[in-house]
Amino acid sequence: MAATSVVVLDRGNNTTCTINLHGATVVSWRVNNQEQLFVSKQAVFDGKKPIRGGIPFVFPQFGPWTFGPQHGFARIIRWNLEKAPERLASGDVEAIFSLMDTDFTRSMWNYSFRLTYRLILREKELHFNIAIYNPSKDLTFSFNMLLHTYFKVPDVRRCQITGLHGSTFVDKTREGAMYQEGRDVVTICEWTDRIYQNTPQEHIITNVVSGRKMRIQKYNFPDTVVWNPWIDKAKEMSDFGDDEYPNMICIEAGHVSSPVILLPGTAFEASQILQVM
Ligand SMILES: O=P(O)(O)OC[C@H]1O[C@@H](O)[C@H](O)[C@@H](O)[C@@H]1O
Repeated sequence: MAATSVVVLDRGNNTTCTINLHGATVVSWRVNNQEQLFVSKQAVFDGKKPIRGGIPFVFPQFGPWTFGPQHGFARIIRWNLEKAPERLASGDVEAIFSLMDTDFTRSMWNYSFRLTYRLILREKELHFNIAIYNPSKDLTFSFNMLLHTYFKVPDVRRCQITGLHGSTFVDKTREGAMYQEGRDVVTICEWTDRIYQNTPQEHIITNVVSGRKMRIQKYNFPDTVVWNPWIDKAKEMSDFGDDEYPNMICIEAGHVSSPVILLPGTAFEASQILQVM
């Protein structure tokens, strides 16, 4: 069996979305044949390493983890295809992926859970609906969750990100010091790794592919992580080309600065919409 395998949503007009079951990682989103997501030329598809690019699913931990790998296990295990791609009456195409606890996940995080991840491909939009359920009768668990979106851009130095003004952020490039964003729009011209907290539901990124804008809308994802490794950190990553950093920007909708606490028998839902403007 192949180390990884993919599922394709095809809306017609060269508008497609490809999901690798390894991590339910969205590895391509084409709108009228124009790729919107960055995947490194050095990305490894061995069914073990996280895929460097696209949209890895971060759960149940964001960042380094005492009990398992950085950014949790969801991005390094094979998800189930719960519902194969199906055309809806609107012409949009939907598929559903799921993940449940196994011996492997319980060896790091000893809880039962059920995650469902529904993707809907529209003409110029990609919708993500996430639900996690705690089936336990008595155990509460807590977790982080984040969509680690790598947008493809011609030159990251020309991108502007709206919706961050006034937000407090943790700067991971400065030992986690906290600051408040004073800029109306954020631009990137160096190694950047920030967790913006309690951000608004919408961000717009300018100058993505074809000089267009990308709108991000998020619900129940209070945080926005902004990351670009720049020159030196790019060189330290074996699965990322030394010269690729100008061509990507990670704007990540997450619930990471505080955990989600899920009581027995309850569910948590979050969603994101990406729209090419
Ligand atoms: O190399 P990884 O594990 O995919 O992580 C990439 C980056 O992901 C970002 O979300 C983190 O804020 C960064 O600190 C991290 O370097």
